[in-house]
Amino acid sequence: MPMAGEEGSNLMLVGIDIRLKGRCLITLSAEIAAGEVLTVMGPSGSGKSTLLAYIGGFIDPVFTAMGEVRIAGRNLAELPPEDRHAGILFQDPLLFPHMSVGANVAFAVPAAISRRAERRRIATQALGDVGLADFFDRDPDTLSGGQKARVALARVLVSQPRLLLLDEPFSKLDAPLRSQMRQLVFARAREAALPVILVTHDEADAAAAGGILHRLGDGGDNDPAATGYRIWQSAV
Ligand SMILES: Nc1ncnc2c1ncn2[C@@H]1O[C@H](COP(=O)(O)OP(=O)(O)OP(=O)(O)O)[C@@H](O)[C@H]1O
Repeated sequence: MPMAGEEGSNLMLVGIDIRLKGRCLITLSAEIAAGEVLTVMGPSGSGKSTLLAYIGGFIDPVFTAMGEVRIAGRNLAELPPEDRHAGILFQDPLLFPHMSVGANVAFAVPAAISRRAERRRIATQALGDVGLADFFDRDPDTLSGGQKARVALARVLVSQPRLLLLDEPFSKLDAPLRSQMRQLVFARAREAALPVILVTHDEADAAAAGGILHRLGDGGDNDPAATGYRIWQSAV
């Protein structure tokens, strides 16, 4: 969902260069249109999560990183994490166990919307949008893995992100749920005109995402062939 009064915008990654102890892990430049997905694949340890951490603003200082992350004319890399409005979904839905499902979602509504009834209305609507219309008062512990993943998606959408970062969010779901959840996430991201970066090990995730595929090399050798990006030829 774009910020109030603001259209979703393309995400530009310009000259991203991330190093660990001087060794290049990632170089990347790409433009991701609003509603489009950049899928990043690569072996374990190739720096996929680190790339998301750099964009989200929580990269470990052990890395040196540079490059611009531009959206709506702003360089996000210059902003503190709380001002970047990056929505993130991890492998684990990470719901607060002591709050109801609805409270977990309402918690993420921006503080500028202060009326309790309005926060509740937004959370209820978002739960409906992910197929959990009657789940507001449920305890998260009583939900299935797939339902928890939907709550996490509703929560990230109400936070009014400018972009969506997905760190293997489908990997704990079994095949049918995985396919449903992919479709739901990509459909909501398109509706909200959000550029998306998806980190995955799964070729089927990349195929479902369409858009751009970026493969990281296996040792971070900064091999141009391994770090170039191309349009993913998807039948979807
Ligand atoms: N705090 C740290 N100190 C030193 N090295 C680190 C630190 N955090 C990550 N690394 C190293 O940086 C590299 C990139 O890690 P990252 O988690 O981004 O990889 P990844 O591609 O997401 O891996 P996976 O697919 O296993 O999740 C790895 O070689 C990892 O060992």
